[in-house]
Amino acid sequence: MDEAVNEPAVVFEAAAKSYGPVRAVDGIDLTIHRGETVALLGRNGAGKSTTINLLLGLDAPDSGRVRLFGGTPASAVEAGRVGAMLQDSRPVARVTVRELVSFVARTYPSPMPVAEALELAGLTEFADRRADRLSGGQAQRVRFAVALAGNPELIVLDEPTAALDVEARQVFWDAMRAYAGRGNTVLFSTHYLEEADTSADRIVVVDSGRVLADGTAEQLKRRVGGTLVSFDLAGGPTDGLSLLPGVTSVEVRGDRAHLRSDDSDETVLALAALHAVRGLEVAPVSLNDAFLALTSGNAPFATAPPGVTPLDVHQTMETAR
Ligand SMILES: Nc1ncnc2c1ncn2[C@@H]1O[C@H](COP(=O)(O)OP(=O)(O)OP(=O)(O)O)[C@@H](O)[C@H]1O
Repeated sequence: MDEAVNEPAVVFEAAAKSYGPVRAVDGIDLTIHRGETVALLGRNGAGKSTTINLLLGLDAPDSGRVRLFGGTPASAVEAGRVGAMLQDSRPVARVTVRELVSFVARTYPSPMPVAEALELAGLTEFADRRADRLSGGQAQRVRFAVALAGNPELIVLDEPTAALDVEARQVFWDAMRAYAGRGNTVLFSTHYLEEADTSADRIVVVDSGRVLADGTAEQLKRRVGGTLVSFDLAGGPTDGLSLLPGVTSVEVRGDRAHLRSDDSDETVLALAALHAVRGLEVAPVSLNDAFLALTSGNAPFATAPPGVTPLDVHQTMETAR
């Protein structure tokens, strides 16, 4: 053993990376323990891919440092302890799925048996198909099998489901969870809150190259604060809403008021006393609300494929207003 067994899978210590004037990663401190599944969540240009490139040793930090399993990224990658699925990988022409995964497996010191990698990635039935003649979802699972080939303890996925439909995404996440369920560590980047919420133990929100928040989905929601209370103004006044008990913020959209409250019972009682209860709705803060509150005021997100909870342009603009 060249390092203590309990070394975390990933440690960033004040890591920074600039491209010219752009501080793509602006001093990130982050520890990921073995066995965790962590989502790196952020809008376009937040610094997710640069963070992943630093983690994999594809780029070196200008300052600070990155350690994997107590050593350098390069040594962890060479030893096959890290598998990666990056955004720009293309299928290889004229080889079968099994041939491709076998070829990659042979480049590692102690690879995963090929049949096992195919099984984990849900590809057993496609093993003899040509790797360049598959659907988008199947091709993505081939990339996953390739990432598994070295029998890694940590897998890093940069927006793994960006081009997939709802069903293909579910199949993909099932495969990923099977891998994580063996006690492995997963870090994936995404724009999609739904994926972060359902597939990660922990969410790290990045914006402008910094960690804005780090915790479970529940912790992020709590941090932003309590409950959303909304009702129809029906022409009523908006003055004074921010002074009602429990209310921490007020937003008026059209004829509807949206109050964030840390004591919804008191807020609702006060609204009732004002007869302002038309169309009253009380709902817990969603991860979407939490995300928008954490990152508001910056550039909007791209829209997402159908079936995904996107960090939608309109919602972002509305919240920033
Ligand atoms: N090779 C590069 N040269 C110049 N600028 C770069 C380079 N790579 C990234 N950047 C800039 O660094 C910032 C962070 O980019 P990065 O790709 O890390 O963000 P991201 O969160 O992965 O975005 P996306 O969700 O769009 O993939 C952006 O402003 C980007 O334009």
